[in-house]
Parts: sequence; C-alpha cells; structure tokens
Amino acid sequence: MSAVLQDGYELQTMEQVTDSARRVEDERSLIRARASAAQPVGSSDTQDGSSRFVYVLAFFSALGGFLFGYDTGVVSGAMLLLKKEMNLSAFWQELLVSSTVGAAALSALAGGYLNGLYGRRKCIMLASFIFTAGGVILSVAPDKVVLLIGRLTVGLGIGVASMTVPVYIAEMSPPQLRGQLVTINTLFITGGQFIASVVDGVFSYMSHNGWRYMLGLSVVPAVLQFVGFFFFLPESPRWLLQKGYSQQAREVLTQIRATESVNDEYESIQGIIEEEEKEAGEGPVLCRILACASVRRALIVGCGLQMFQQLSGINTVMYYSATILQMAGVRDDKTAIWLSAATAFTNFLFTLVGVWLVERVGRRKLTLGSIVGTGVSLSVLAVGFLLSAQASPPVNFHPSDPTSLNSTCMHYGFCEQCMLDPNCGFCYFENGSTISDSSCEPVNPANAEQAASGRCFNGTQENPSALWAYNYCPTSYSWVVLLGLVLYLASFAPGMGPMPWTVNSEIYPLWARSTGNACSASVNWIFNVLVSLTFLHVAEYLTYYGAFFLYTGLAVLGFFFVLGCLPETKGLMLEDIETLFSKRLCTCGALGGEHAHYIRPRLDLGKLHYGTLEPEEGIAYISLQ
Ligand SMILES: O[C@H]1[C@H](O)[C@@H](O)[C@H](O)[C@@H](O)[C@H]1O
Repeated sequence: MSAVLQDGYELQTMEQVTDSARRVEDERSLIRARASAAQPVGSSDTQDGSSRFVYVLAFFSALGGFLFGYDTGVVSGAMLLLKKEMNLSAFWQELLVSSTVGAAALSALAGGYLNGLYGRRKCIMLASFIFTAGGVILSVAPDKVVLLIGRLTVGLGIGVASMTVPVYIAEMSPPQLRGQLVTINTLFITGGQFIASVVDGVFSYMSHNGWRYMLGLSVVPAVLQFVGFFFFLPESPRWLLQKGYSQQAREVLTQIRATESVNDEYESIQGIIEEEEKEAGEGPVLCRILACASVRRALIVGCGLQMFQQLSGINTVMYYSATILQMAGVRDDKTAIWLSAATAFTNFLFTLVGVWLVERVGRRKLTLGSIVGTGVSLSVLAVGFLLSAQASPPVNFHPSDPTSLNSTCMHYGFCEQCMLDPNCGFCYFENGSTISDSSCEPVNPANAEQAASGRCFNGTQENPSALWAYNYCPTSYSWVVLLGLVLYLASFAPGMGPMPWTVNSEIYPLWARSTGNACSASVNWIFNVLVSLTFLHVAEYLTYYGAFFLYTGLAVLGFFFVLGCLPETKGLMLEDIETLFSKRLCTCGALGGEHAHYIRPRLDLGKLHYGTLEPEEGIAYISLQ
C-alpha cells in the first residue's frame, strides 16, 4: 500500500491506533466524571464557602473591567466640555479618544509577557496603580499635552487589565462556575460604561471643570482594587505551581475551595504542568504556539472571536446611539445624553442575561444565538437608515447668507447628501410631519450643535423655531432604527459581548495562556480602533445603510466562523480544554488488522470527530459524543 501523508496525518500501526483510541476514551471518561462530579452551587457548606470567596475575588478582579468600561465610556461626555474649555481641534479630540485604545492594544501585548513573568496578581495591582496615576494626571491636567499623557497612561492600564483579569478569574474558579464568574468581568465593563454615561450626564451641568471630575473619578475603584489585592487576594495557584511554588499553590487552592481535600485538583494541575514542561519546546512562546497545531487552532478561534466582536460594530452602535435617538425626535441635548445612558444601561442589563445563561446553555449556543440576533438587528438598522434615506426631505430654501453661498453645502439637493458631509447640517421648520423652508448650511466649526450663521446659528437666531439636524435627517422611519438599536443590544450583549473574553480565558494551555490572551486582547483593541476610526468615512462612501449592511455581512461571516470553530468548553477543567483542539487518534473497530490508517481529528459543529482514512475506502468520521 503506498501512503502519501498530508499535513496533520500520521501513519499508525493497528496496535498504536487501538492504544490511542483507548487513551482517548479514558481521558474523555475522566473529563465527564470530573464534570459531573461538579456539584451545583451552594449544595454544601464547603461549596458555599468556596463560592462566597470566589465571588468576592471575582468582584475585586472585575473592578479592572469596570475601569476598562469607565475610561473608554467617559471620554465622549468629557470631550463635549473639554473641546470648549481647551479649544480643541477635531484632530486633538480624535487623538485624545483613540490614544487610549491604541495604548491598550500595545499594553495588552506587553501584559502577556508580564503575566508570565510576575503572575496575575502583580499584573492586576500594576494595572490598578496605572489607572490611579492616569486618573490623577487627567484630573489635574493644565493643558492638552498633559491630557494626552493621562489618556495614554489610562490606556496602558486598560490593556493590562483587559487580558489579565479574565485569566485570573478563570484560573481561580471551579469549573462549574467559571463561565459565570469570567462573564461578570464583562458585566463590569458594561456597568463601567453605564456609570460613565451617568457621571457624564451629572457633570455636564457643570460647564467649568466638570470634565476633571468625570475623568478623575476612576481613581476610586482603582484604589479599591489595589487595596483589595494588596491585602486579601492571592496569586493564581496555577501560576504558582508553574513557577515551582507548590506549597503556596496548595495553600491557595485550599483557601479558594474552602476545603482541605484539594488533592485531586492539585495533582491534576501538577500532572498537566509536568507533562507540558516535558513537551515544551524552545524559543519565544508565540513561536511555540504557532508551531503547535492545537494551540495555534485555539489562538485562531480566540483572535477570530475578538475580531468578529468588534467587526459587528458594538462601539459604533453605542457611540452612534445619541444620533439615532436624535433621529427618533429627541431634540434636546441634555435629554440625548440621558438617553445615551439608557442605551448603556440596556447593554449592561443584557450582559446580565449572559451571566445567567452562560452556565445554562453553554458558550457555543450562547455565542451562536447572539450572533444571529446581532446580524438580524444590524439589518433592521440598515433597513431603517435605507428607508430614511429614501424619504430624505429635499432642500427647498437657499438663504442669501454669504457664508452659505461660499460653501459646498449649497449644492446638495437632499438632506441625505447634506448630512453625509461632515461640514454641513440641515436647517428646517417643522409643522406636524411637514418640513418646510429647508436648507443645507455650513456647520459652526466650534460647535456642531448649530450652523455657522443664519437661522440655525444660536448667537443671532432670527427665528427660534428653526431646527438644526447635524449628522442625521428628520425622518418618520426613526422607529425602525430605534427598534434595530434595542434589538441589537438585546442580542449582542448576552453573547458576542462577553463570550470572546470568557472563551479566551479558558482555551489555552497554561504555558500559552498569557500570550494567547495578550494576542487576542490586542486584536480586540486593534479592531476596536479600526472600526471606530473608519465608521464616518465608510458612511461617507457607502451611506449609513451601506455601512450597516456591511456590518451585517461581517456578522454573517462571524456566524460561520463560530459555527465551524468554537467547541463547547462548559463544565470542563481548564487542563482538559486543550484536548478539544488537539489531534487525537481513534479507530473504527471494523478496520482490518494489518492496515495502517491515516488519522486526523476535525472540529465540527462543536463536537470532536476523529477521522480514520483507509486509502481504498475514503474518510470515515466518527463522533465520540
Ligand atoms: O465586551 C465588551 C463590551 O461588549 C463593551 O460594551 C464594548 O464596548 C467592548 O468593546 C467589548 O469588548
């Protein structure tokens, strides 16, 4: 028999095949036994003690998530005040917003290295120290350069926290609670975003120095986290064992499980670490990850999930919610700020649904359901924008103001074209649903909430009932867009929001965990900055509905990615999860004795399938589930 071996196939004798098959079955029974041994929460005193402590631990760790949400969310409200007080150009505004996200992308990568070297606890303390320093710098900043330094500092903290906290919580949690506890971190992210929008609302009434409070308040949770970790919270036993601190590791395990009988768990972690050490190759961890097929697969799944999370447009939708609400008829600025807080609250509320569902339905079903809903609601948003564009009111008044005459705004015949040009806005009168005397006029460069001059310029407003629409057009289809927004948050927040973080915290073996999470977190930040920076340009070229149809298409791609690649990790011990991505051998009993078989596992629909191929007979996939 001639054999052509392809990548991923191994030539085996029947004896080896049978032996491997037995090993696979043994391991799988062990996993099942461990999973079923995991009792429901609070079923005994020990479990009560253990879960109480891990909940406290998750709370202090997730303050890192809160700061991530707060610092990324608070800036939009602070910018409204800052741009007036510091006279910031559009370039500086953009710089102050995106510098934080850019710094987070870089420091998430560096965080991987620091995590491996100094452990999870020290990295979380480092992040809270950086957050504190950043908050102080921002609240006392005398000028825009110091503000930039503060925003960069805060970004460094966010990056380290975003990759360390999920790993720490995952490593401390018992398997049956892990998904829920790690998802609490995302709940805190969205909670931080919500509190930030409330703080923005409250301090927006304080036109002088209000931004100092908005940006500086983050110091409070940062100090709380530092103190909590300094005095009470232990290092991860997995990291301790990996570094050879076995006695400490056993003590921490005993403390967090609230029981003396941690032998099984301790030995199982130790066994895996020893095995990993034997197999560990040489060179930088990233090269070893890329060279090892199973971990490489996990990395692709982890980075892909983070990429699709951002490509499905969450931050655009959140950022754009104020405009969507204005389209729906909210005219007053202050009301729009409070309604944006309502959007952030909806995101938070539905993340809570995710915390409740993750251990009930599992990561895979939750992510799949969520991405389907996300895609559908993105298309509802797109249709809403399309209908609004088609019914876009015409420009029928050409004011004789000299500023308008010199501007390109004068050339637009419909509101739709006018609002897609960032330099123009739509000025009109409304009588019931009738729009009259509408014009396209240049926006005031110092304040987009009014025109540069004429009827919609607040300074010399000739007619106070003239309305000004910047970035949107008055439409009677706003309810479709509003429906799309609510549907979007309700479907994105329970799954696509938290699952990329949760799944990443569990899919890598210990030796690759810090680096794997560092890479996937920075993919998240890179795509975050990419999507938010390109949104307005994409909308200019494709219009708003085009941009949202594009996001719909990306969500469809994301669906197939999740469908084909994401296995279920619910209930498994961290040490067992790697096997979901690894090449395994098994045999089909019917195959003949002296035959050699090409064997390759494949991940399909979340179940593991092991394939045996006899050259004459083709591939036969058998499922062990
Ligand atoms: O998981 C979070 C969450 O969904 C936030 O609302 C979003 O702003 C972040 O970008 C994301 O990573």
